[in-house]
Amino acid sequence: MTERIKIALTKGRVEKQTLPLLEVAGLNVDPVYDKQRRLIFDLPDDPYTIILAKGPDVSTYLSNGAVDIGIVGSDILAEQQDDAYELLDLGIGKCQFILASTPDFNPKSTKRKVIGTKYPHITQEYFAKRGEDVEIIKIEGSVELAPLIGLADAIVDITETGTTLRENNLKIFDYLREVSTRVVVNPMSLKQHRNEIFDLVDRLEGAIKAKS
Ligand SMILES: Nc1ncnc2c1ncn2[C@@H]1O[C@H](COP(=O)(O)OP(=O)(O)OP(=O)(O)O)[C@@H](O)[C@H]1O
Ligand SMILES: O=P(O)(O)OC[C@H]1O[C@H](OP(=O)(O)OP(=O)(O)O)[C@H](O)[C@@H]1O
Repeated sequence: MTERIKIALTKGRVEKQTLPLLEVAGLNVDPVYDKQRRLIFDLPDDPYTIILAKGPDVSTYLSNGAVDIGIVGSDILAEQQDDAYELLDLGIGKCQFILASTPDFNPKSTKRKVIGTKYPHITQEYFAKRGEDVEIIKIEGSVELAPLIGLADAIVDITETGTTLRENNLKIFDYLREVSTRVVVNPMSLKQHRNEIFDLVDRLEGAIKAKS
């Protein structure tokens, strides 16, 4: 029997947008749709096993060789400084990194700024490029709260529709970089399972074309 290829798929938003693409690629992902609280799914008609995990863990499983393929946001790959080999940009989960704050924030102020973010590395890199030393406070979610409740002068976060910023009266002061969902592979797996992995990539490329 062929060995199964393990695919770590980021659960939540990425999972919701990736499953339809996998279906168009011809994979039977019904078991994942019917998941309830299960986390591991052997696909019935193909040699792939889907594993649902949090984004930062997808990266960890991949770099430790626990899975062969990861489907994860480029925000997470950049934050973890992950050098996993990227095979494909799925063109979904699109959003942007921004610097935002209340309208009275002065980005040119020379006072040492306090920045709230889920992405300390990206934030550090951004300000370092501008020659600015800032204090970074790591926040786990609802990052928009930080400047509103006086925890930080500004935030570095991702935005898609802009609704969260707008509804909380926050303004964008700069755009850092674009984000989308990527298919990444463990280089060792690519050597061992080249055919199965490239077959999946070809099918996904076809699905992306069919959807556009
Ligand atoms: N507003 C957004 N629009 C589009 N893509 C997003 C947005 N927020 C996050 N993403 C992408 O989806 C990935 C997973 O985000 P998601 O919100 O599902 O998980 P999360 O941030 O860990 O939230 P939670 O803790 O609620 O599970 C992110 O790493 C990013 O690539
Ligand atoms: O521009 P929008 O379309 O409004 O999307 C932006 C929001 O989406 C993400 O949060 P998420 O929903 O992942 O929740 P979180 O705050 O718990 O991370 C991000 O951190 C913003 O808060």
